[in-house]
Amino acid sequence: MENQMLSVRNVTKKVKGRHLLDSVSFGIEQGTICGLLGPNGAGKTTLIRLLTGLIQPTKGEIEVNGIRLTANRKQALRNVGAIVESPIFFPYMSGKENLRNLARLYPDLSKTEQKERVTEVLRIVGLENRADDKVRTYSLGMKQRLGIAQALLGKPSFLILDEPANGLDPMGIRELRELIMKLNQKYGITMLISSHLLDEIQKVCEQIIVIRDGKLLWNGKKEDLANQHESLEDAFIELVSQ
Ligand SMILES: Nc1ncnc2c1ncn2[C@@H]1O[C@H](COP(=O)(O)OP(=O)(O)OP(=O)(O)O)[C@@H](O)[C@H]1O
Repeated sequence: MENQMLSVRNVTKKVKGRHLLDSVSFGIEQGTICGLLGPNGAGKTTLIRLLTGLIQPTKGEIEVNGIRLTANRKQALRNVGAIVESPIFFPYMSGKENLRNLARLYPDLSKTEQKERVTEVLRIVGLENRADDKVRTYSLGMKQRLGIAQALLGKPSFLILDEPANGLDPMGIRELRELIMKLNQKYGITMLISSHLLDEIQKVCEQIIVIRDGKLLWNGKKEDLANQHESLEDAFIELVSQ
C-alpha cells in the first residue's frame, strides 16, 4: 500500500536451527504510533534489530517508506531513527558536544548545518537549557530525551523506540509521553515503540502488535484488542497464555 511507512512480509529469522521470528507480517501506516508487545524472549529485540538493519532476515522482506531494506539498506535506513536500549553518551561532555560529535555522521550536512540541526533537536526534546551541561549531571529521563534527540539528527520519518520508559520515574514517563505525542502530531513521525508498560502503550498507541515465541499473535487497532476485554492488560495476558 502506498501510505505504508513500514511493511514486514513473512519475515523469518532463524539462528542455529531455531526460529527467533517465524514468518511475521504486519504493516504500519504513515503517521501511526504502533506498540510492540510480547513477553520476555518473544523476539521483540530481534525484530527491532532487523528493522534497524543490524541483522538480516533469513527469509522475507522489509520495506521502509517503500524502500526495500535488504536491497537498499542505506537508502531505506535514511528514513529510520532509533534508540535501542539505553543510548551511550560521553558523560564528561555536554549534551550539545555529544550530539555535535554524532552529527558528523551526516556528511551531507555542512558544519553549520550540523550545528543548526543539533540546536534544533535539542529544542525539540526540550533540553536547550541544559545543552551545555555535562551528560553525567543529567537525569535518566534527560538522557533518554538526549537519545531521542540523537535519533532525530537525520530527520527520520520513522522512529523506533525500544523500551524507552525503562527505569523512568512517573514524571520522566509523562515527559517522554508528551514528547512522543509531539513528535507524532507536530512532526508527523511514525513510530514503533516496544514496551512492557501496557499503560503507556495504551496511552500513546493506536495500533498494537503482539508477538510470542517469534510468532505474530495480534495486529490491529488498540480499541479492537482492549474492547474485547476489561483492559489491555487482560487482553495481553489472555493472548500470550493461549
Ligand atoms: N543470536 C542469537 N542466537 C540464539 N538465540 C538468540 C539470539 N538472539 C536472541 N536469541 C533468543 O531469541 C529469543 C528472542 O529474543 P529477543 O531478545 O528478541 O526477545 P525480546 O522479546 O526482546 O525479550 P525481552 O522482552 O526479554 O527483551 C530469546 O529466547 C533469545 O534468547
